[in-house]
Amino acid sequence: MPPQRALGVAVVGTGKMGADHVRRLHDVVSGARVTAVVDIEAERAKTLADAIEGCTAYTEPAAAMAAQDVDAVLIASPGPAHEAALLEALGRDLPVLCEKPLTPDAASALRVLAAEQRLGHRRVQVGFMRRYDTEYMKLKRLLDGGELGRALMLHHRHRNLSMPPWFTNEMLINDSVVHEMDVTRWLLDQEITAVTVHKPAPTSHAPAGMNDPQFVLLETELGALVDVEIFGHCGYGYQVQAEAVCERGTVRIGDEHGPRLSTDGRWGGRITPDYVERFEDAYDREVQSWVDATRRGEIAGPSVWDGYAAAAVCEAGVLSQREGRRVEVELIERPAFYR
Ligand SMILES: NC(=O)C1=CN([C@@H]2O[C@H](COP(=O)(O)OP(=O)(O)OC[C@H]3O[C@@H](n4cnc5c(N)ncnc54)[C@H](O)[C@@H]3O)[C@@H](O)[C@H]2O)C=CC1
Ligand SMILES: O=C1[C@@H](O)[C@H](O)[C@@H](O)[C@H](O)[C@H]1O
Repeated sequence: MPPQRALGVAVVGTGKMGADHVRRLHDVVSGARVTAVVDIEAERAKTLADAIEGCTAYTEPAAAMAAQDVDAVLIASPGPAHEAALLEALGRDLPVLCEKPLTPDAASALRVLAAEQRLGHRRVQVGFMRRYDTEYMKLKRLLDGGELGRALMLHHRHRNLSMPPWFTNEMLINDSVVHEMDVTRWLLDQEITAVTVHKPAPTSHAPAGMNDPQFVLLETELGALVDVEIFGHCGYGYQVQAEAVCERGTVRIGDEHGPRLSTDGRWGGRITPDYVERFEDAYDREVQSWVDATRRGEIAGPSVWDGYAAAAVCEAGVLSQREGRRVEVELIERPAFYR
């Protein structure tokens, strides 16, 4: 692709996240244009394509990726559909930004890892957008700076107003806690070695059969202990918080809720309803950074190795959730390709 040309992006999957990324690529991000949208629901893709000049609607990811005006692919279909789209894009040597999770289990993530290594150069960035959130970036800088000493523990809280009706117990780990699996590895620069999932008595707002909330305990290779509260139906808003407990101090993020208002005998602020609003800046930064790196012929951000490592931790988490015991994480040795 000539460097002066805008990057032609095919967005695969045009549901909640895909449609938001189409808007972002069209209205917010510079250096890119949406040349193709793909959805198995033909009407959904057509409606989006009709609103963008030079954009074509497809129902098959392969057909979009074969188009002359497609230089790169943003995958925002559901997790189980990612592997096929990733392998298709890698087969065509196209750069990819793939929404999390890379894939829902370790075996499929390993197949993607093998395909990228066969290609001989990295092509995939995984959409772990919290790495692009201002507060998480500040926390990372503080931990890396060393003035607080070693991080001993992390406490994560991950609360959703409610979950879509098709959400399952496994998805609470694979689709939600996968973010904490990734930020924990990134913040501490360590692999996670074991997972234990505890299931307190569920809220009456959870659908029958769903254990909600859950409490996930992670152990890391250098002995840090990390807890994650995942609450899918907290009923009052979307809240993501983290606290690092270090040898010489603690750092807490996620308490900022914008302006604090005092009126009518009370004070307080607003809580965002969902991730689209809470992490808007992070998604913008993530997608801009992917477009910029791709136009320079480079790759940045979370790699397929990060996606695989998170998938392996999730797999251990789902087993622990089912069997009610501590499960050790099985990871292959990190290939030199990803160091
Ligand atoms: N980074 C983040 O904070 C978030 C990431 N996500 C991720 O984004 C992805 C999409 O999630 P949502 O937009 O919430 O789902 P959604 O269900 O709203 O949209 C998925 C879309 O993909 C389409 N689709 C299904 N199979 C397909 C295939 N094989 N090829 C093309 N299109 C296909 C569906 O028809 C639907 O329009 C998932 O990987 C999810 O985990 C979702 C929410 C937040
Ligand atoms: O990725 C996301 C969703 O898929 C998931 O359902 C939510 O729990 C997360 O907070 C959000 O960031």
